[in-house]
Amino acid sequence: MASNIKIPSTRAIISAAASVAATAMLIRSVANDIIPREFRQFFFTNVHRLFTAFTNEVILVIDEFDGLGQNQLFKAAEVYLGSILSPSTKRFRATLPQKEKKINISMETNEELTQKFNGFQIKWRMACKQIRPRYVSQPGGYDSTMLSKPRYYELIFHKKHKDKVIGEYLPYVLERSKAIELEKKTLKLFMLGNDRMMGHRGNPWQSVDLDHPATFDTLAMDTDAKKMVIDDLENFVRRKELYRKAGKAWKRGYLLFGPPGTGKSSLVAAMANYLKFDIYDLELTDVRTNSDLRRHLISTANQSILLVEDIDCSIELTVKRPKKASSASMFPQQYGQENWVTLSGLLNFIDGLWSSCGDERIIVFTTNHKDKLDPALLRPGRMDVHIHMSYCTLCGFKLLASNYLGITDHPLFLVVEQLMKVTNVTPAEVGEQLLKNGEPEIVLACLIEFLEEKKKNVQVENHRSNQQAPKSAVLQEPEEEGGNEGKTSVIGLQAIKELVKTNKVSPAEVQDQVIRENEADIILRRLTQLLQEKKETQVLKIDSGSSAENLSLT
Ligand SMILES: Nc1ncnc2c1ncn2[C@@H]1O[C@H](COP(=O)(O)OP(=O)(O)OP(=O)(O)O)[C@@H](O)[C@H]1O
Repeated sequence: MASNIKIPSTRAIISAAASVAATAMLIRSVANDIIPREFRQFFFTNVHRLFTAFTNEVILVIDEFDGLGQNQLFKAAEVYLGSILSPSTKRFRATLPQKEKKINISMETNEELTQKFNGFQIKWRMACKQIRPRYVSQPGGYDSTMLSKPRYYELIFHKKHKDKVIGEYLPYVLERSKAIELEKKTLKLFMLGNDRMMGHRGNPWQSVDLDHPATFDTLAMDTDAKKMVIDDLENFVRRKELYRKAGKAWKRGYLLFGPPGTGKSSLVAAMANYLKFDIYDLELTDVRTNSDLRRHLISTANQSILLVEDIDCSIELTVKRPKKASSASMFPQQYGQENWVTLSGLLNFIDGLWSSCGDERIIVFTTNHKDKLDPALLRPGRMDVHIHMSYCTLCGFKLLASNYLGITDHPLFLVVEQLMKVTNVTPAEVGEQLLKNGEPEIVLACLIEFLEEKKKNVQVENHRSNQQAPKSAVLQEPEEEGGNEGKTSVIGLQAIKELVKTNKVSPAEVQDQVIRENEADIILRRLTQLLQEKKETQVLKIDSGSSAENLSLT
């Protein structure tokens, strides 16, 4: 049986829908024109209120702006939500701010995100306010329309959790956003710019991005010393209140000393990367006067490291400044010799009023010659922590091998260890060798060859200096080369000669000692021991008739 119900055609459906939409738009635009905006807003707000009166949800609004300034809470929410956007988020916003390297991800308007916190549910919604366009008068008669669409977040939750959201959740969002910002921070290295020479009153510091790869994990350093530095830094940054209570400026001074290539600069970079502090690299020889120094230091920011490298050379150079008279002569009265940066000027700034003009300041001096420094510079309060960067130890070598070669153990490590005990080699030198191309065996063999060569050179050097030593030389005490505790010393050949002269010893006895060992150090040690034993026996026998002139030690 045929039905008499007529099914409308597709064309009829589309044209009906189009005419409904057109009518709706017409009504909307007429309503927008006729009904005042305030009334519309009042109407919609009340309708919304009517609906929400029947629910238990409350909405906390976080506006983008607070008056003319930005609302910190909005910024924090933006950063925090950017870090927890789920894969299901359909639209999000990506920005790359000027001079930044990392892309910022944030929530897009009309998107929602639900999250659980301490057992209750919270919903975030990003929305945008429609603000009436403003006409702005531009110079030259070009008027333009300023469109403003301030954004805001809605935080939606059950009303019984209101206190928890305000007292716990929002502080948590603030804290997390701070940590995320810190992680993303691009560190800067500041140096004194050239325009300060022309007397510019602006900021004398110019910056570049600091992208130094050194961290405490890559630093070859005694494990205990490394831990001590990390603990000290952590204590420093969390003790703001203690410093305040004790009436001390919140600053800490570190003196890094040791031979070149032992990682002083790398340690400073590791400290900056660890704390996320910028570095101000102050070249003291570039600063003309104490008042210039004060000006430069005042314009450094908080949470930064002030670095003065090779402090011994800087202070020495300031004493010799008259040699640089060409630039000084341009400003004879202003930059008279008495106005150069002085040690006392520097000390004044380290613990004078400047140091209390900021928070969380770290001052680092480095030197290859600690003994050359004025004791006034070293006292606690100025340089609170002294860190000795020593030659490479086995522990340091293992860390470098792990970082450079990706191995933690190897039979050749034993040979390297033996050689490092008798050779002063810096981590920089070891790193240079480990950078070579090839299998770990080949690279380690190259390192061993390098250490052997170095050892030979040291022996030749010692031999030469012993020959130049005065005749009256006696057995040398173990030498602490460059403060490298525990390294084997070389016993002076001259001292052995002296002992030979007063003792009866035959060339055969000497030969016997020589063929027993390959290592020059050990041979010399054994000879010394033998000769000393002989001398003691002679004293006992009161036998002084022998001569050893026929023995020649070269
Ligand atoms: N302790 C170390 N751990 C890891 N690498 C190191 C270490 N010491 C030096 N190096 C390597 O050697 C290079 C030079 O080291 P660095 O400039 O830090 O030494 P330095 O003691 O500051 O030398 P200088 O006194 O000449 O300024 C670094 O880039 C790094 O690759």
